Amino acid sequence: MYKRQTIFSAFKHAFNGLWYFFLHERNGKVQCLAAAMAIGGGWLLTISPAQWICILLCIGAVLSLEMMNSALEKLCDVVHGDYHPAIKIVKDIAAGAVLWVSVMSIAIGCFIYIPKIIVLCSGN
Ligand SMILES: Nc1ncnc2c1ncn2[C@@H]1O[C@H](COP(=O)(O)OP(=O)(O)OP(=O)(O)O)[C@@H](O)[C@H]1O
Repeated sequence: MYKRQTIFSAFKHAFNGLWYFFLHERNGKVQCLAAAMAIGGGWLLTISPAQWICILLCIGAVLSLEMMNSALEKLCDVVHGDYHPAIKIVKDIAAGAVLWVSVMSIAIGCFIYIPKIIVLCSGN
């Protein structure tokens, strides 16, 4: 039987998951780069604390949903390696969730960064 884990091993397993995601998943690398760009942009454009909270929440939401999507894909591949219409629906909905939160995050990013860029370009 599986032994109940300690707090320490729970963290270790969670960090293993993070490490695997950023190292082996293509989308993990792409979204990590996007997150770094958003943080760099926020720093360069000196966004307000409230705007930082919005940006960090968006980064957190996109990355964690993408992790759940990757985990679900792996599980689906183990449960049913061949084509199955139900697997298609599960994978498509999970991918749709990532797309949805990504589009919302891009919209929030535009609301925050574009006015700052306009002010910067107009020299005020
Ligand atoms: N076993 C399956 N049965 C039915 N459709 C599948 C199956 N595996 C994948 N698909 C279809 O192919 C799409 C891509 O699935 P795949 O597992 O290759 O994800 P992926 O390309 O690695 O996605 P991501 O870019 O999010 O990592 C799914 O959204 C689904 O429509």
